[in-house]
Amino acid sequence: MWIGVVSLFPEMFDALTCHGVTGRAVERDRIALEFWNPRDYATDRHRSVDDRPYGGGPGMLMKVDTLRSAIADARKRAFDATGKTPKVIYLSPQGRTLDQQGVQALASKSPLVVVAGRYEGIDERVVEHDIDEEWSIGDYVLSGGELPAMVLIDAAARLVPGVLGHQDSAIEDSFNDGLLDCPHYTRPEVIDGRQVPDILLSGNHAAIRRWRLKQSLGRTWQRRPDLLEGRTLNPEQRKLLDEFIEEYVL
Ligand SMILES: c1cc(-c2cnc[nH]2)ccn1
Repeated sequence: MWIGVVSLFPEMFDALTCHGVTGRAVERDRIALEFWNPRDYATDRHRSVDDRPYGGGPGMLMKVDTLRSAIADARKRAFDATGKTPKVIYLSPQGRTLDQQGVQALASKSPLVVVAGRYEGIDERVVEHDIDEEWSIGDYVLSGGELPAMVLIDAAARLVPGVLGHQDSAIEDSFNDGLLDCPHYTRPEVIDGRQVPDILLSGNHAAIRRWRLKQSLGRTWQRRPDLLEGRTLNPEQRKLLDEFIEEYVL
């Protein structure tokens, strides 16, 4: 998967390229991350990358010419590197809220160019002309689009074949189907009098699988019933959730 990033702070993305699953994926060329910094296109003495908003008011916007030049170069490189026209994504609170389905859609659209804004954002005409899709990671305002960009890239990278080991991808698959995760336990067996559920010590893997699925369904029902709306449960899932609800209300 090829991802171009337009950001004033490319060094922030070391968090992805130098660590963990994504760091290994970059090392193993499963994902390619390339960066374009609008500041590199600044021609004035102060290397300006921000500009005042028409209509006045507090704050600045990203300077149009340096931003558009960076996006244009990232687009060109995306095509040269992959032979495909990239989908250009802008991270902002005004975008569609990212969820796993959205991640799956974006992960299938390589190459991507991800634009991380700073200041109060970017000129609306740049959004209209240069951006294909606007995405949000939630209803809060951050200092910039870099952290949201890293969330998107991390989530998308995990879906690229070969990025997760077989075991991890099995874990992802089992819980990646839109349910909340079940509780997890590790040593010691007792913490402050709280014991590990006996089923997990039983060695009965079929029963353990059913218990985990039941907990996952039950937690989803309790904490995020919206995730179950419109969802058809298979007979096993229906039975396990009914059992959970019966035990819960007793
Ligand atoms: C995506 C972007 C942002 C954001 C970008 N710049 C300030 N906040 C917040 C949430 N999701």
